[in-house]
Amino acid sequence: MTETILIIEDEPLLGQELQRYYADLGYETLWAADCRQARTILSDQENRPALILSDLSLPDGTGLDLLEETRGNLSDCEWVFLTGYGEVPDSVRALRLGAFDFLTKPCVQEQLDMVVRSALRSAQAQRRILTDSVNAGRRYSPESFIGNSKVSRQTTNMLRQLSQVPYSALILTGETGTGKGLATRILHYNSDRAKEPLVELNCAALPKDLLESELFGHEAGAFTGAKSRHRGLIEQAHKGTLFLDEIGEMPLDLQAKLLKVLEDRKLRRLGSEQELSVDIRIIAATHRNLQDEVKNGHFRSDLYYRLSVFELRLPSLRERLEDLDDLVPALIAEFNCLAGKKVTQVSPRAWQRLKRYAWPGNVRELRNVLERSVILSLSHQLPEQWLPGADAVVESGFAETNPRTVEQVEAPQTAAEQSKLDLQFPIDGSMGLEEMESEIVRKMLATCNGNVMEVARILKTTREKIRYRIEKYHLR
Ligand SMILES: Nc1ncnc2c1ncn2[C@@H]1O[C@H](COP(=O)(O)OP(=O)(O)OP(=O)(O)O)[C@@H](O)[C@H]1O
Repeated sequence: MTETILIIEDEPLLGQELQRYYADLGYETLWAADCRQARTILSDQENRPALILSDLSLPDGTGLDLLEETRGNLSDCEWVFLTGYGEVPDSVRALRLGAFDFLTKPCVQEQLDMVVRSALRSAQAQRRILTDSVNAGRRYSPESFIGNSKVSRQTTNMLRQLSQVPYSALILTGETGTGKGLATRILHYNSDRAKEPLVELNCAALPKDLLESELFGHEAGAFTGAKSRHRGLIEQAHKGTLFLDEIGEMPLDLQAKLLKVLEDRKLRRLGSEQELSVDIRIIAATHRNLQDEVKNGHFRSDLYYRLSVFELRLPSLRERLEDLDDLVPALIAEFNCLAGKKVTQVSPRAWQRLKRYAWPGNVRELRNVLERSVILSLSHQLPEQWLPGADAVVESGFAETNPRTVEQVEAPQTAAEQSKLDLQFPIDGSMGLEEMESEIVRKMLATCNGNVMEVARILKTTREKIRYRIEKYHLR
């Protein structure tokens, strides 16, 4: 999609030159010579600019007043000020009002181009978040947490109640696949913040430095590679909700920085002197017991108490196997629709297998099993061969996972290491991808006598990635 840039500039030569320049680069461009014309253009809902490149002093007002007046309606648009009269108080006010950047004329074309590109990227990201919000808002009512067991009804009631109250933070606990992400969406899209962004970050997915700049944002030049300004996820979640998945994996020093943001409601991007006000609700999820993590020093107690205004535990599927009565038909209907299938019958034997399995991967695992079964179905009957095997079923309904099938993972042979690593993983849902990865790195380190360089070479990755995994999985 071609992005639109609005240029607000009272100097006709410069205005037209900028318009021509960005039109040649492939953007839609609009030009307003004063605030009045700019207001007319901005009131057109059909042709909303993604970027406004504005002079500060205009014949009938200032660009800053225009920004203040319109910013409520233009949350997916970035402002860059380009002024010959730039003074510190103006730039401070511009940034406080949420402008993306403030450049003083004359400014080098490459610098302007770089700022324009990053501002457009930022506007696109915000637009995506807002579009997702509108679509998702229709889907996530408290009832989308399916299940009629006592414990599920309690959970749905709790989600309904929490959606009505203005809390600042909440912790969701529960095993993988129990619906912590789903609960977050329900909480956000049924709250008074529903029209604002829901921004998600998995704290286990990024190495520390990247996590810090993703969360807090950075200024151009804040570190090697920081070419231009970047709004962090905390800033992007302003007025909305920030979902921090796997919060237990966040390094301790970032925990301290996050706590400061929560307490002061102020944020400083990396490399910036400027503090920005932020208003966010945090929903933090973890599969760990955070109280234990606090006791053993892996999680800051002050952050734990700040976040645990409410704590909601999502039950495992094996605690509520009767929910299969509702979950299975709902999921089969969903996959019928997606795959154009017509599965309408589940045989008593298939039900028995579904109900006697322990579901270590919870609803996510159930979804995967049913998706596979529906896609591969050849009749109205749910096929049985892809349902959990009898040997992974225990009478009590609790896991005692005998590997159903095993997959052989071989490390490549090298001159340094002639012996094959004999790694076998159960693929019955009892072992997650992360555990497998941790096991591979642990065994490789043992085989290579702790030589990280050698491990990285054999696994065709970088030393940093191996070091990151050593930290992440506590493999020292
Ligand atoms: N009660 C439920 N009703 C309907 N769908 C559910 C329910 N619980 C979970 N799901 C679905 O199962 C899948 C996994 O859930 P989700 O990603 O929310 O789990 P999670 O607890 O956040 O997992 P992880 O800790 O691994 O991130 C999603 O597609 C979610 O919509």
